[in-house]
Amino acid sequence: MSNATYDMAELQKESRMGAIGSETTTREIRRIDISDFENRKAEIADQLWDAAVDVGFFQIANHGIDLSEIRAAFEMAERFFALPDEVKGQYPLKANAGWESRAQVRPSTGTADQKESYQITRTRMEGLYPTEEELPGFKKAMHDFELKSWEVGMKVLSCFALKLGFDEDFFRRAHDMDSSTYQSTLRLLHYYAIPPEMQDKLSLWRAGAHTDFDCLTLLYQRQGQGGLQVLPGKEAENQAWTPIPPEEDLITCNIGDMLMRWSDDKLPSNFHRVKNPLPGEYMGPRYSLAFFCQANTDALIESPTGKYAPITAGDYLKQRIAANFKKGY
Ligand SMILES: O=C(O)CCC(=O)C(=O)O
Ligand SMILES: [Fe+2]
Repeated sequence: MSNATYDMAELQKESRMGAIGSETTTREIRRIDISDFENRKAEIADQLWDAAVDVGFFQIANHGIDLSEIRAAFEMAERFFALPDEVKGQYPLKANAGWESRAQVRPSTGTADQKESYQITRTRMEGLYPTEEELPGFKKAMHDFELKSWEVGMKVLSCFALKLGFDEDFFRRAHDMDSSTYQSTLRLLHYYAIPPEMQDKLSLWRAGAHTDFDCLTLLYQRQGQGGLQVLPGKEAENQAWTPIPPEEDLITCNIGDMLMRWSDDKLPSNFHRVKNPLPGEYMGPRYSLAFFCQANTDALIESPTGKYAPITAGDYLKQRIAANFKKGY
């Protein structure tokens, strides 16, 4: 457990979340079909809302991104991570953009996540893309994939806007991609294969327990590469974690802290983590892709009833990043 003390309520909660707990399958992660979105919006909004308030995590089907595009994005991510560390090290993480390896120390565990990640925040990528010689087609492929993810994210958020009584485009404006204040992030993740001598080290986490800082996360998982678990608020006391099965044609979505504030806690941002495989389970590498819908730096997060003091999304994110990364990020 980390010894640091944190000011924000979210961080105080997080610093108490390092226990192993248990796994339960009594809860279902709901799957919601969002096909024919424009015509079925009201019905879809109801289904998303019910799943979100209950578990905070849900999976969407028929989201409009072809499986072949998702697989191509994963292949590109794997090629990036296969570059030598000296190449990736030329593009170090700063302000949610660039590469890091074993640098994220979660307030919940006090240990570094057993992973490397590369973050694309469009407005902050100066000098941070590998060259075309190092990885041909990378930048374009990732930008295209980010744009598609953004579109899906904005659809889901438009449903939450309707349910919260905001206008339908409220979150679309708050995540305006054409603004210099845009700060949504596509994160490529590679959790390292577990070497034999480490296979019984339960104290290490691929990703320690945390809540996400954003409004909404879209997560792509690969078939057979499980390990993600969520702790719905109602189970927090007994630490019974629910696994979230990887299905490559579904997008796993979860509510983040920004939206929890923006909804006066109606939409819960729940703790989740990626566990190390247990003896007997697949010990190979795990890849995932996460798109974080983070409101633009100048968007003001105002809690409708004044439960939380207003804060810009820029200041909010800075504080959360500072608690997770060593100085300099
Ligand atoms: O890789 C995963 O399955 C989850 C990643 C995650 O929770 C995060 O990066 O915030
Ligand atoms: Fe997360």
